[in-house]
Amino acid sequence: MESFGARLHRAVAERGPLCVGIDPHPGLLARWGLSDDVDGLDRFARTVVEALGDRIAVVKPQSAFFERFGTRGVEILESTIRQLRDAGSLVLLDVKRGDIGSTVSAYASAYLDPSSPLYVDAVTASPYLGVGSLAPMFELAAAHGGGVFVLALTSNPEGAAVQRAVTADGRTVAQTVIDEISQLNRGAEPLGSFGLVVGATVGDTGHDLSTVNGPLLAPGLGAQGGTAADLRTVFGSSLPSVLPSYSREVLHAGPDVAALRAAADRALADCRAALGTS
Ligand SMILES: O=c1ccn([C@@H]2O[C@H](COP(=O)(O)O)[C@@H](O)[C@H]2O)c(=O)[nH]1
Repeated sequence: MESFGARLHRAVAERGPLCVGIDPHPGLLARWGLSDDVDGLDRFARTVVEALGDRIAVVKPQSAFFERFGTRGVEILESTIRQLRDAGSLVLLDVKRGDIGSTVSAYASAYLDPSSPLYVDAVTASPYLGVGSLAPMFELAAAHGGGVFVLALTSNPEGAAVQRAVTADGRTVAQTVIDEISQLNRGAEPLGSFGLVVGATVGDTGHDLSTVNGPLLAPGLGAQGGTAADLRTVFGSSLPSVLPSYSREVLHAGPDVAALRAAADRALADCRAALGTS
């Protein structure tokens, strides 16, 4: 199968550099006039798919907001993933998994094996048991054209204490993650399949992203205070690899489908201008 990096590169060329999250917060369900239960969850997710599935490059369901409803919430997540795929967007499941390698193998099967009901194009992963412990995810992703986005410099203020801590060799924890992902993507064309998560809120941290050769997912835009203009400061010369990601900023416009589309169009225009791709 074609690699995730190649599929993402094409999707961004066709639809533009934008990821929109499906984050059905209780407050958003209420704002949309929906009940805080599985029926409300289902209606919310279907509306986002209808509005954006056929026009946004990447849609990112946040697993936590589905899991909080138990089995029936996960069934709706499975159905949402299928609907998004049918509509033509790439599905990045934000699930931030990580564990010892033998358990990561099971997570890899759950999300990156095409026979799984939760199979998606890519997942987010946490490297804090060591980037090497994620190897089963990298291997299954490579075998089936999937992608993995590893946390490097997250958008929340608490992340810096861990991620910018300096290791024995003088690099920060984040730089070791960046360097290991860079190795995995070496020589990949047009883009590697292994990405990093770097928040739009982190400012100029001095980390070297120039060797990554993979996608840089940038959450933190909108509701967390990051702006498209901040992307230049955070990413510098790596801007062409950035995939900006918005959730609440766009979702606030719902439940009207046309209003959701207009909000996504505005976000995309801002990002194109900031990335220099307009
Ligand atoms: O560093 C990170 C990694 C992931 N996220 C996730 O992205 C969305 C952000 O939602 P907004 O409504 O746009 O703030 C959410 O699902 C987070 O879990 C992140 O924010 N930062």
